[in-house]
Amino acid sequence: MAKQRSSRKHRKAAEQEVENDDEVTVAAEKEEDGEPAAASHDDEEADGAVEEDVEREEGAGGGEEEATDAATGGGEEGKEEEEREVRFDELGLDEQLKRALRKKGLDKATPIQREAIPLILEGKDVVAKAKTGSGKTFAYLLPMLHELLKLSSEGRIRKSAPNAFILVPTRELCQQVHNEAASLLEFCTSKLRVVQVNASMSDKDIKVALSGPPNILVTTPACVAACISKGIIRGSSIKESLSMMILDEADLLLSYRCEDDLKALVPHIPRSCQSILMSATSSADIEKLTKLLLHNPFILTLTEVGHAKEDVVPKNVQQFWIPCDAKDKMLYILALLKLELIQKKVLIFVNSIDSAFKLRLFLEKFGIRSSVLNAELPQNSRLHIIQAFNARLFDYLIATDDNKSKVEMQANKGNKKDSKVSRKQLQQTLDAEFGVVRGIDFKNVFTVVNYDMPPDPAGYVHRVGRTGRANKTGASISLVSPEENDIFEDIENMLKDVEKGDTRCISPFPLLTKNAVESLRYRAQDVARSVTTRDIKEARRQDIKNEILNSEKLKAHFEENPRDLDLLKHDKLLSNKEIPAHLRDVPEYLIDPTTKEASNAVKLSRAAMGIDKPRRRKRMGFKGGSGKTSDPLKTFSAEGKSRRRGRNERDGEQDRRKRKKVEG
Ligand SMILES: Nc1ncnc2c1ncn2[C@@H]1O[C@H](COP(=O)(O)OP(=O)(O)OP(=O)(O)O)[C@@H](O)[C@H]1O
Repeated sequence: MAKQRSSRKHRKAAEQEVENDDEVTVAAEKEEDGEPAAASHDDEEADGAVEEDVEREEGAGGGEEEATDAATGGGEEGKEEEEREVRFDELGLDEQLKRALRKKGLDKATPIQREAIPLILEGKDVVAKAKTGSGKTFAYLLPMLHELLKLSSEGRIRKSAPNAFILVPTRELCQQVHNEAASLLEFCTSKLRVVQVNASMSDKDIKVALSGPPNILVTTPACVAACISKGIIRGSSIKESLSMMILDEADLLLSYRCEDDLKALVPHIPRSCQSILMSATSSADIEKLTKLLLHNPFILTLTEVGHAKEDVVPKNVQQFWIPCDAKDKMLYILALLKLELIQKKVLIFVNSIDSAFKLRLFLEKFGIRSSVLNAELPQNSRLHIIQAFNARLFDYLIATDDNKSKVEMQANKGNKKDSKVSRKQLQQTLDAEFGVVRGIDFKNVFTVVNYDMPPDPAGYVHRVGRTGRANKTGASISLVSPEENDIFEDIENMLKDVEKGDTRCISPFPLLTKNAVESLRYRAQDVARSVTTRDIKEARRQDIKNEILNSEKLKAHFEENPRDLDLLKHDKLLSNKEIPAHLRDVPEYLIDPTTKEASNAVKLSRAAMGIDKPRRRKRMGFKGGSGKTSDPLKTFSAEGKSRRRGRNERDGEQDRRKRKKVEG
């Protein structure tokens, strides 16, 4: 497949040779158009090209296989090579980048990096699909920087507009990708400049950022479209300068209503521009975008590289579920956190901002501090909350999903007329470019809790993908109410389909007994009742107020002191009432011996993994190094040692059947 394609670099060279001669350029393009594999933004032609790829992907052996064979030389030899670990040094990258990677302590390429980097270096358009946390950012940043460093050393950088666009769906991602690129360039002697601009910036600030212009622009499709329509970036300059365009988290771009913005950009993209599309999940949107923006691309799917069965959710993430009534969810989460049955740091997903604050207030009454991340907060605060959580200044973060589904869900309620009003109102209060789940590289999150189930299986994959990043260990726990049974089944079916297995991928959570839950029921119910709608409204208002006040202070402060994290305590108490001792500490008599054992096992494993502070490790009897101990989630059974996993799974199944019957 790869061999059939004309290399973009050759076309680029040809274009450069004829660029001053319009007549010849037109002739050259016409000639190209006649080629079977020619690039074109014309829909019909693009359709044909993509269909060819899809067919190949679906044909015997699948496109992934072909993609991998082409990348590695093909056949059995190729497969052996796929399994070999590849060091960055072997990928033909610029010396400056190799040095930067060494300084960052990165040595071996991840599978997506190993496969995508050579293809991108060859100048091909690539659609790459690989699971969350698999290192997709460096998979495109490294070859992109390599190419720009090369152009720069040869004095061929064009300076009327940025040479590369990286388009991402959210502002949080703009910042994150910008930081990743800047951290690599920091170690390069050639001075390439990367900037990020987003819709929250004033036109003046955007103009200042884009003056020069920078070599790489990280932004959202909406922002780049606005820059073009306002004349901040001229379309003709893009045509002259742009040599690479990346669409990261491409599976999400269209759901952030970026289609029109991307369409507005298409006419300005030069034919020679190499385009790369990265995504964690497959969807019809990916195909749509591919047709819109890419030229006869190479499809690289890393879920099945080399025939190896690999999971859409990283293998290193253990997935669990707990069946419970919707009204008992606060009780269950209290039991998990208060009885220390799950490892910190914990990211808890809820489906609405009110639920997030209700949960925060509820947990706060038991002395468990958390912070809420949501679309209402100013952008600075959101960035700082993520930064503080990553720096382990607090352990529990409650996050609302991306606002799209919320806007949709809430706007669809009620009649049509009302829905228009509420959609407008919602969009005024919520930041349309907010997306906490998708693509954010939360550092060292051990447990992801689905307090509310996500609206669809792709949402589940993205949420759970916030743990187990870069091959670290992680766990996810989904609290599933009977009303959420259908979506839970959809998720399980999707996991089974993708992984082509028959076994269930999500096991019942083994460490929480009914006794443990019941021991906290009355306290939990009392406290839950005491959190009123008014409290929630007030807490929400107070939080925004605090964050807005902080936001400007934080911005100024961090410009001067980028490493100072003291101001970032986002888990401050919302209520000023003292927490009663009987709620802060669970009395010993309430904790049954099995739960105590489970909790100790979790603590022990935490200490052994080196997650705890040194003093605690010492207190628990560990000396130096990060020792290893067996994982309580694998070895412990709340029901006794002899009846472990099988029993639990059976119970889960029975439980579910029972509930189905009740529903039926
Ligand atoms: N070769 C490598 N070796 C070790 N760690 C790596 C390597 N490449 C990337 N990482 C780290 O892995 C983590 C996840 O990378 P990244 O954010 O690029 O994943 P992703 O595939 O884009 O995930 P998502 O789909 O969720 O956005 C980051 O913390 C990154 O620094």
